[in-house]
Amino acid sequence: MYKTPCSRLSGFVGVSVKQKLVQNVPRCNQIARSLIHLHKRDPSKWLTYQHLNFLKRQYVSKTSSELQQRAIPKQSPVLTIVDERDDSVERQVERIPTIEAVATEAAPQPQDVTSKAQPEVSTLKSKDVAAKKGSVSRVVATTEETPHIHVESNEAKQARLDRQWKELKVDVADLPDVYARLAKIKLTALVVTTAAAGYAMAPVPFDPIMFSVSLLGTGLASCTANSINQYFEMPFDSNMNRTKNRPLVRGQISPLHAVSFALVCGVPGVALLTLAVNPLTGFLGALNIFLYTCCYTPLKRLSISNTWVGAVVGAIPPVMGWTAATGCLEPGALLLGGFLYSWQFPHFNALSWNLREDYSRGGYRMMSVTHPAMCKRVALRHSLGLIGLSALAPALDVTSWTFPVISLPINLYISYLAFRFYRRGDRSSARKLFFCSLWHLPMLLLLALTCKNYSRKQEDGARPPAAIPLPLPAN
Ligand code: HEM
Ligand SMILES: CC(C)=CCC/C(C)=C/CC/C(C)=C/COP(=O)(O)OP(=O)(O)O
Repeated sequence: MYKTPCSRLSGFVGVSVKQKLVQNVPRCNQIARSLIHLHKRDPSKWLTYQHLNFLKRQYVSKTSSELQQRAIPKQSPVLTIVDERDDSVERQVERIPTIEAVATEAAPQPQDVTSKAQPEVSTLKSKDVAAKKGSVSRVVATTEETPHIHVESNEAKQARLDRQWKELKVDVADLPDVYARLAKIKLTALVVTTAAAGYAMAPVPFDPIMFSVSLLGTGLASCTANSINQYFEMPFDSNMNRTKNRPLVRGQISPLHAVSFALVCGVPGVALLTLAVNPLTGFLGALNIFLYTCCYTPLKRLSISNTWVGAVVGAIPPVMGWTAATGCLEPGALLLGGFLYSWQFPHFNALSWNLREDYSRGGYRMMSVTHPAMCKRVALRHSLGLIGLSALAPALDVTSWTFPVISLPINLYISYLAFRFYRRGDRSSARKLFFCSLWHLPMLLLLALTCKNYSRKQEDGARPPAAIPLPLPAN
């Protein structure tokens, strides 16, 4: 694979730093100076790995007022939640005994060893001996020593391997919680709520059975999408503080178990939507699973356009609710999808603002990391767009003209918070905007429902839902 000067440099720097620290501590100041000098060069000349090898971890470096992504010389391996080992270079210096220490350890000790642990290393000739009790004796290597051999005692090696290869024990009692986290249950709950709003807003008689079946199918499809998403993102989730405790990263269930859970949800979910509701809704559900797992998820590591694709994924559930009720796509369904589409930008752009370092460590391409100004601008633009979409509702005969009036306060409030986020770009304004988005959406959909236009005539061709015919009273 073609290695950029930057990658060759960082690999070299990474190895030389470790050797230098081990063999010659004073010179590491020299290395530190050269690294600082390296960093002072104009970073805009550096090639990032991004377009060469997006699997590399990216870090955010702040130069002048802009945040830019830069590849930073390879660090010691990132410790995952499974591996509590401390591989920092300092510990490696500490752990490497000198030749004498190795010879002394190997030779029989004059005093009897009382514990099973490694023998004391009190006879070491080297200076700065820091012998610690425990399974491995440690010595702080000094600079005048002869070259070292890294020797790890059997106990230490076994302990390290035990830590790395934990036996996967599925605790049945944990499964409900594991499945809920695999399905991102709170997100799925709001997704199902939007589908319910789509169903309820459709201009047809309400059928509780069809309503329930379509919501069940949508919820199962969302569980499938989220589980497969986590299966694909497991290696990267382990690099992010927000997601490093997810079931697959922590080894609470196996990848096969997670994929089986996804299939057990997805197959009946899509089948319910297709066979018990209608083929159009089933198709939209399957399409959305594909869009989320095979388009949005890979795009997260390739391009900031992933957020626009994700917004389409989040916009489809209310459309599914509408098509479940009417059997066809109408402007009203697209309007509800438009609400969700625009709502997701203040929702996510604000959230991702406070997660920039995390997303960068995970190697994700997000506006908040690479295009911070655009991140704030898009969040504001789509917050204001919600006001426009609300005014469109009565024009499309979906709600009465009361709706844009009574929804104006919450639309103005989220726009105000988006404007503060645009102006300040700080953690507080970002957090306020994200949490506002979590109540703004259900509130907006509820107001639309209270202003639903029942007086609309049924458009020709819109098939009424397959309601169960009620027996007519004998006259
Ligand atoms: C571009 C689309 C979206 C992106 C990128 C996105 C991203 C996220 C992220 C990263 C979180 C934090 C999850 C965590 O706590 O680790 C979150 C939380 C949440 N999202 Fe979204 N989201 C999107 C669309 C949606 C949609 C369409 C809905 C529902 C209609 C939704 C509902 C929620 C809810 C309820 C939470 C809070 C749940 C929790 O704290 O676990 N999001 N979102
Ligand atoms: C019917 C059906 C299939 C519905 C699916 C609806 C759904 C799952 C919407 C989620 C939208 C979205 C892009 C969430 C962020 O995922 P993320 O991967 O960025 O979140 P993460 O970083 O927390 O994993």
